[in-house]
Amino acid sequence: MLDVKLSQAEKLINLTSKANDNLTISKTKLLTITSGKGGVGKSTFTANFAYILSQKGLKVLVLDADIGLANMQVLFDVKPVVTLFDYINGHKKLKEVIVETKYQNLSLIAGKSGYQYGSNSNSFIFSRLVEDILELNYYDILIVDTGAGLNDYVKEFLKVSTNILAITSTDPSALTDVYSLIKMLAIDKKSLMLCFNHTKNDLIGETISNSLVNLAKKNRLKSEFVIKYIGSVPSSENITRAARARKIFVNEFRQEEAAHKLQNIVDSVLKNI
Ligand SMILES: Nc1ncnc2c1ncn2[C@@H]1O[C@H](COP(=O)(O)OP(=O)(O)OP(=O)(O)O)[C@@H](O)[C@H]1O
Repeated sequence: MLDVKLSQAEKLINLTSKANDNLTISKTKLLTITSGKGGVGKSTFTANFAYILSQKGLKVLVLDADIGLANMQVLFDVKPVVTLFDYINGHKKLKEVIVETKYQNLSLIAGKSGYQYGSNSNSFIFSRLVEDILELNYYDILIVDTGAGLNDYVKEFLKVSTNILAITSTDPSALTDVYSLIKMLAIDKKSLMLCFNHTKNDLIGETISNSLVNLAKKNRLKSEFVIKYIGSVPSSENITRAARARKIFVNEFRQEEAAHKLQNIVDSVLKNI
């Protein structure tokens, strides 16, 4: 019995350290984008973020791990017939579930809504998937869109990620959820990049970010843990309009303030990963 337990623990350590090792040996950088609360604009942010990176000539792969509401295919206007679960279930090879979008340098592994984590929760399927993508050593950046909340599969992605970006609105309930994320990450991560959506101006995001830093200090979270304020995106009707038309906002409305803010956010993130 003890032997079995030990071997399971060893398996976890090996898998985690293997994934972490790959972060240094693979040319592919892993960026995990998450949010505490749902509906704050994470998927829209991720789609625009990925598009901007791809326009810089970087090869970008987006993994839609928003199991509750996989909608990246809608934002990129692709109709994939395969999803990440065809790979996880062994029905398809990894390269067969990677679909090209209409945008150069931008590929997607589509998600699937309604997955039940329970049956596979001890088999580290998601960290293995990330590891396999890193081993391809083909993409410059892998962006994982985790879905909202802090359930087991979100935690699994966070566990293997050194570059984590949280996007939140400034609603009290969203900030409460983001603080829960900060508390969890402060235990064994070095930092969190923080972005705000639907803000009236940059100052609001920066002020709230400082308040979260102060709260973390007051609650004596690990002092080495760094919360990096990366930027804010204002509300824009054209963001919703573009998404409804299955188009990428920053491509359609290049001169809008929100598009400039998104560009600046990408530049800041690139300096931090
Ligand atoms: N800055 C913004 N200005 C205006 N509308 C926005 C902005 N960001 C996102 N939206 C709109 O808000 C809605 C929710 O966005 P989105 O689906 O990206 O959120 P989400 O956090 O990914 O949600 P979920 O967690 O439920 O998947 C969409 O209709 C989107 O077009």
